[in-house]
Amino acid sequence: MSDANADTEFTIDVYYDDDADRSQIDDKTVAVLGYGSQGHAHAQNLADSGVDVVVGLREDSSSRDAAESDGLRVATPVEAAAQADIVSVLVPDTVQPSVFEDIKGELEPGNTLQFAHGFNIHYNQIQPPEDVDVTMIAPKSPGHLVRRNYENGEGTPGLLAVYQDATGTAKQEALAYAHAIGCTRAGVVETTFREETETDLFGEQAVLCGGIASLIKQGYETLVDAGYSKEMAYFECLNEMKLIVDLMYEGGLGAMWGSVSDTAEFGGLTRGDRIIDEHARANMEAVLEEVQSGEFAQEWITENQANRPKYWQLRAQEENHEIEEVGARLRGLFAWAEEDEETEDESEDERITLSE
Ligand SMILES: NC(=O)C1=CN([C@@H]2O[C@H](COP(=O)(O)OP(=O)(O)OC[C@H]3O[C@@H](n4cnc5c(N)ncnc54)[C@H](OP(=O)(O)O)[C@@H]3O)[C@@H](O)[C@H]2O)C=CC1
Ligand SMILES: CC[C@](O)(C(C)=O)C(=O)O
Ligand SMILES: [Mg+2]
Ligand SMILES: [Mg+2]
Repeated sequence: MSDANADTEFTIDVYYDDDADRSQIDDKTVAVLGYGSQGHAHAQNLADSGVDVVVGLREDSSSRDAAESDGLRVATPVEAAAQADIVSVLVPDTVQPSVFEDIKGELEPGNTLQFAHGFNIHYNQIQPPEDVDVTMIAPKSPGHLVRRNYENGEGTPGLLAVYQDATGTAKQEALAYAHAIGCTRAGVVETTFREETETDLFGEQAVLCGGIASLIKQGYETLVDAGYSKEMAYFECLNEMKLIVDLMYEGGLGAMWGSVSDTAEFGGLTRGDRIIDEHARANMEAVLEEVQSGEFAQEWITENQANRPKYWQLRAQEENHEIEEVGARLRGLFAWAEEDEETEDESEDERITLSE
């Protein structure tokens, strides 16, 4: 274990491969409920690590063929839970409470309920029996990368939390699980169900998914409305985003500022905070408050009870945004991009003369 912030005022515990005791999981059976983004990655990584895995899916599940052709044993969620020491709940957050109601009769004292996100425990949608361990290993990544990294011999950073420790070995078993899915190769940070849930929801709403999608669309629309071509707007505001974020991923903001031109650096440093200004900050604080108070969780639960009317409407609106059509067309053309290099630039001279 390393203390990642030894010279700062707070500390976090980071666990690596050497901190995990695989005997905590090697003779156990893990039921992975769901075979979607996280489920397929956990199930295959656990199996490839030598752990006995059974995948729990509905009789008519569209994921059954995939799990079976990946060489995994498949049963219904109830049958899988009945065989398991550890039940890893990797169906969508919104269906976890009803799946839990189905399988809870199969949990024996000393078994483990394992999650990859704390939503249903934190917001009290699942009330586990007191005699089971309740833990979380949450890879901080989409599931498909959890699998790809494992296959490449690399790891995916993850979070570990213990909500209930009935056996006294909940944390050690969770670390062994993290080892078997490859997370301790990269590092596992200890947190709580509350902190994971609230930071994860805030991050995906305000920054990672919601914030960035709105930033891209507003930038695109600003350029197109000002008369620039849709293709230029797409390249500038969406396509190049990945290249810039890759630099931040590799070396923080400094690597990005160090790689872009001084002109971009000065323009960005003087203009960025005008875009994401104190109003955006106030909106972020309001979004965080909705997460902390449970208002967002209640809205999402109610939305699901009503069969997601707002969700489907917003999803259709997003799919029909012009940037999606432009992007699909341009991505299809990338392979032919070299042909365009010979094209003469016949555009008018539109340079702007600056006053002294
Ligand atoms: N997506 C991600 O990368 C991340 C997800 N998480 C967390 O991981 C958990 C799983 O999320 P995610 O992987 O996105 O889930 P998915 O939406 O990818 O899960 C789909 C799987 O769940 C099955 N499923 C759906 N409904 C039911 C049901 N009623 N009964 C049984 N099986 C069902 C589906 O099978 P079927 O064919 O039967 O519908 C399918 O196999 C969540 O807690 C999420 O917050 C955490 C970190 C990142
Ligand atoms: C960023 C979205 C995420 O939280 C994730 C992949 O970590 C999710 O819920 O899918
Ligand atoms: Mg997340
Ligand atoms: Mg999330």
